[in-house]
Amino acid sequence: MGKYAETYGRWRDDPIGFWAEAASAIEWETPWRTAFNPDMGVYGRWFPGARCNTCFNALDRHVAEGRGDQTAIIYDSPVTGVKRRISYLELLDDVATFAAVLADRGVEKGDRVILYMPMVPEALVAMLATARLGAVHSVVFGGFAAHELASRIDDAEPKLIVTASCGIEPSRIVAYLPLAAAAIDQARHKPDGIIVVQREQHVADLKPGRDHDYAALMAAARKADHAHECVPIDATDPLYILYTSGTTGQPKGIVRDTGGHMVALEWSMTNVYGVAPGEVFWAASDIGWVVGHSYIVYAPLIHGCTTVLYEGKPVGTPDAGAFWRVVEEHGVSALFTAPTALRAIKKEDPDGALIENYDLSGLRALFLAGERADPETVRWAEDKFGIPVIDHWWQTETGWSIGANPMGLEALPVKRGSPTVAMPGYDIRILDDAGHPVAPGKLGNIVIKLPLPPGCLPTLWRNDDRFQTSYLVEFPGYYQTSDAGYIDADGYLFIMGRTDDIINVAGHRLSTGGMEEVVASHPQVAECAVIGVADSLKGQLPLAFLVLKAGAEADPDAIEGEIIALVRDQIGPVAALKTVLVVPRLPKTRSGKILRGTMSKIADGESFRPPATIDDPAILDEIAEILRSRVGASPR
Ligand SMILES: CCC(=O)SCCNC(=O)CCNC(=O)[C@H](O)C(C)(C)COP(=O)(O)OP(=O)(O)OC[C@H]1O[C@@H](n2cnc3c(N)ncnc32)[C@H](O)[C@@H]1OP(=O)(O)O
Repeated sequence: MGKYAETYGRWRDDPIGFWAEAASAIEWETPWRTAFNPDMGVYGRWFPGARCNTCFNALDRHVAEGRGDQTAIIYDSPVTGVKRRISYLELLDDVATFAAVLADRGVEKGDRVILYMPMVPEALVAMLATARLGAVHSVVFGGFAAHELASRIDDAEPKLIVTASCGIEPSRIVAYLPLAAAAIDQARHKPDGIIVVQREQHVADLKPGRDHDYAALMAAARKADHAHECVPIDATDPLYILYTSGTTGQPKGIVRDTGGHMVALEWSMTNVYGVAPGEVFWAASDIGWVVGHSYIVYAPLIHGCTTVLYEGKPVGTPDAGAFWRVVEEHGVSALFTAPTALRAIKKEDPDGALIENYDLSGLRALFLAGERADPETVRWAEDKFGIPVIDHWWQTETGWSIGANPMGLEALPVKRGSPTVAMPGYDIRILDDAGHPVAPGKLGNIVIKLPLPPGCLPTLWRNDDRFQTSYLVEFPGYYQTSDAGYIDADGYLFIMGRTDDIINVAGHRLSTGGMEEVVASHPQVAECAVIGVADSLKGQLPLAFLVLKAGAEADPDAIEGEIIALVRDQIGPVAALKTVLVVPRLPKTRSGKILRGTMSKIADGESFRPPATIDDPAILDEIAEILRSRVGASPR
């Protein structure tokens, strides 16, 4: 029996014992009463009774055990030309000092702190300092606009916001403070203040009374020899809230607990990624996404690795060899990125000429997640690097892999297009819409039998009801992933798409429902539909159809431009809505349901059969003709 089958079998035979054993890799202040209590929380809670601190496990214990001089963070920023190595000891000093700064401003255990930050070391310092106090951080991706930030402020009700004067995109400087200030203006909840990391590329004007300079606060705390120790909290207490797109414009606040999260991430570093403490691990993502939380910050540090914080892009900073330069220069052992990044590199450097310029002999494996890894991209990478290219599947909700090829346990044969097999902790089933299991190879709803393993969300922030209705109600006894797929006869998983209206644009999970709410707010729009269409670079792109109000006099071209600007202004550049089409009417069923799925198929050039309940099939021809003439899509 292989190591994977033996390990998965061991978990199946004794799930609680399995995770209790894994938990011995974490340092606990007080041990748990029982590793899992099925009667706590919505579906049970991991490690109740235990007390611990994530920052302690990520920093203090490593310094105590002699890792103080090891580099914790390599900050590599091609957009500013800065490279910096920060040791575990230096990071601990910064974090303990900033924790004191936060505590001085009233942040205590359980309080929320929102971070709206670019990819700078201070962002990690702020995350870890918040965790040190037993407070709860909520990082908001910098590509979101003020309105999105405002909705998160109202839900999380933070005591403070930490931001920077600017983020740096290759084509422009993004001033963050005005966005944070606008968000506070829009929000009902008013945080006590904003701490601002000033960057020389754009120095922000600070508003007295509201804004505080990060460097000045740190210097004052240092001068007063002010540092804060770790505050032990319950393993079941929240470490962070991370908002993710739901089916409406109101994002879902995914809660991450403290103890189970550490256990799962630590297990994954050894068994999924096969990296050892002291090695360099690089997740080329953003701290605003769950990949950034789990694999830029917490997992590598808890495991005693060196993590790379890269402030740049796969192409254009300066070229498509940027990733390989970082791998060589910093001795990266394992790289984790999104398929869209590889597609961008492949587009610029299809023959891999730039790859030849670098010594990548230290790189053992390339991990892909964030969207489906298309077999063509996987094949290209395998060919160019000659190392395992490992697709793995997980979600913001789970925080770590549901399905993977566990490189640390055993490298299973790769089937391109499959993220391989279920990880211990996940009993994955494929069910039809009525909840019945389907045969191997047959497409269905991917669900996970409850309870979820350590690390997965216990609930949504202050919203058990929405957690139930979003994930647990449709298939009783199971967590509904809202992904569709199948398991083949060898037990390999295949993830084929979403079952809801979430689309995946460049590895960013976006709600078409949320975009429709913004489009519909335009005064000239009578109704609208936003769909995802296939894109060879970004995976999917949003496309909006709109019907103008009767008598609307404005020029349709002008309205299309206004809608693009409105979505960018309300949701942010990350929404990437670039195509808006005014149509005379939308195709619907007789009961009035807009046929978004059918429109997506037309736009993607896929064959389709109009539903029997369609009200007027001629509208599909109109849509097809508009798509053909405006974006070149041709239905089959
Ligand atoms: C497994 C669990 C998960 O799925 S967690 C999610 C995993 N996903 C990822 O890690 C994301 C992977 N994608 C990426 O890293 C980027 O899309 C890559 C591939 C690097 C391309 O970046 P880029 O060229 O900026 O394109 P994009 O589509 O991401 O950006 C669209 C517009 O948004 C902007 N943007 C992006 N980031 C920021 C930011 N931090 N602050 C401000 N603006 C940002 C971009 O500049 C771009 O704007 P524009 O439309 O070109 O003007």
